[in-house]
Amino acid sequence: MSYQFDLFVIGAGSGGVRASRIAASKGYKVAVAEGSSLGGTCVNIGCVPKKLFVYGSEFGHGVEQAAGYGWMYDGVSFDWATLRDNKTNEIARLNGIYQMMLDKAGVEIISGFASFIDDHTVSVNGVHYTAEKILIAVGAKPFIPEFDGKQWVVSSNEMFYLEELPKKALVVGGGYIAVEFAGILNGLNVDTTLIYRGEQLLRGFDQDVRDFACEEYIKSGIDVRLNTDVERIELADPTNESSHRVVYFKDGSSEEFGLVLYATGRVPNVEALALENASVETSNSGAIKVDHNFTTSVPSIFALGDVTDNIQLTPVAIKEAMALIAYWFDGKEIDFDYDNIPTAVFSQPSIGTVGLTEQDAESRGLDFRVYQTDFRPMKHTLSGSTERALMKMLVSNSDDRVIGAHMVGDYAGEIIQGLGVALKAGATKADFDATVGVHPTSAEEFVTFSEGSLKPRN
Ligand SMILES: Cc1cc2nc3c(=O)[nH]c(=O)nc-3n(C[C@H](O)[C@H](O)[C@H](O)COP(=O)(O)OP(=O)(O)OC[C@H]3O[C@@H](n4cnc5c(N)ncnc54)[C@H](O)[C@@H]3O)c2cc1C
Ligand SMILES: NC(=O)c1ccc[n+]([C@@H]2O[C@H](COP(=O)([O-])OP(=O)(O)OC[C@H]3O[C@@H](n4cnc5c(N)ncnc54)[C@H](O)[C@@H]3O)[C@@H](O)[C@H]2O)c1
Repeated sequence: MSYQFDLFVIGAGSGGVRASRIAASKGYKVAVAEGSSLGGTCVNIGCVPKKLFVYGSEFGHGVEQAAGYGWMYDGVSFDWATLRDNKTNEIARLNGIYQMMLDKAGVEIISGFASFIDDHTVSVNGVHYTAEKILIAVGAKPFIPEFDGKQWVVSSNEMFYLEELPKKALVVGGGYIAVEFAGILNGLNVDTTLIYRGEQLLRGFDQDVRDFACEEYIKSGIDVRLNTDVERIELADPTNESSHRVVYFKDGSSEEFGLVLYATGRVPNVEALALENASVETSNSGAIKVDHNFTTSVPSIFALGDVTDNIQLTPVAIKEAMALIAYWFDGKEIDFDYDNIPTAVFSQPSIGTVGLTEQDAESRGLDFRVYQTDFRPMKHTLSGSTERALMKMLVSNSDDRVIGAHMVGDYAGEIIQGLGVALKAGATKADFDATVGVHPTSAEEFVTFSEGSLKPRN
């Protein structure tokens, strides 16, 4: 049986672009269908524009903190349209680079949403395409729970194109996106409230990190309210969809906000795919089930990235694509290692983490010790800010290996990348101790932990 393509990729996001580009450069005849903009979530409505907004909002705090260093700014103002539109222009530039890379590799780009006809055929805009292999890399989309007034809230998708910034905003959720956007809004001088239905923000992170970060968010000006949930939302003026949102909370109170952002998780983006036509199996959450070789229940169909049940991060989707390429072209069985994946939360202050949390290590019954410190970073000795940084390291008692490193503070994402290499390489506490610090930095704390920093544990 001959097919039009060796590989048809559905979705030109982080995973799909990498897989199609490399497969084409290795000799496959490849097509990629994209229903929206090249580059996917990360480039268009995720990591990249989010980080630009984080940079933009940090200047807000920077202006306040600069006074202690002798800088006086009179009549400082912020123009949202400038930040938003400069960001949009930069994203358009990146879209062009993606287009160029795919063209150069010889990948055929098909604009439109793809759906399955059978195990080897997809349809885009009514045109059928056949391929020996089909890769599903369609990512995820925001999940917003059902409640009265759901239509009056926005998701992270809309945050990148707001006509105007509100004076007062409510962010609902306790994960990455909620704390990152609460920090962005707060830094841009929006009166920001962050509510979370549970006991503490950032479930899954180390408990000390969660508690410390939450305290810092409050100090930075965010009104954090835990154990709080929304019952319903109404318009302040029922005849005007742009009017304030009146939020009725479950405790019976109510309050008006100019904007309500729901950041309550993301779900696999499978609706448009007509998976039933190819009998591709999904889990209860809608995620596409794959085996260790990213193969679905159908041998000719593969899936990776956010549409599967694995960790939702861009570098993970990209590495999964590279592993799949090695499987196809070199016959290497995939043994993807999801341990020790470093990650950062670009809140203000930021969080960097790699390896086990103290709670993970306890639940695994490990014998380990914890070094921990928190301090005022040097920058804030003159800035007037009361911001503090936290550093924490877990060491296995049996072999002295560092099994977890966590930080809350400036540049945490930058610092944790290097520690990720150390943990991957199996570095011991003795290796950290033998490393000369970079002075004066916060990062040097990781190589100077002494007995005095041991955390008492029961
Ligand atoms: C606000 C936000 C901030 C984030 N920040 C970070 C960060 O700082 N660091 C990080 O590592 N990760 C971050 N992420 C997560 C990261 O964006 C994702 O993990 C990553 O994009 C997943 O890549 P993917 O290839 O699986 O899917 P995506 O990048 O989502 O790409 C999927 C593509 O498929 C297209 N598509 C969907 N259905 C179809 C169809 N039927 N036919 C054709 N095309 C289709 C979509 O339009 C999309 O372009 C963030 C996510 C969000 C939402
Ligand atoms: N810096 C980064 O690397 C970065 C940034 C953004 C997103 N991401 C990735 O994208 C994923 C999705 O981010 P996210 O923040 O949407 O999801 P998340 O899973 O991190 O957080 C979702 C939050 O919403 C809460 N929630 C869920 N249902 C709810 C409900 N019905 N009512 C109230 N709260 C509810 C959850 O308890 C959780 O706190 C992340 O897990 C992460 O992998 C990464």
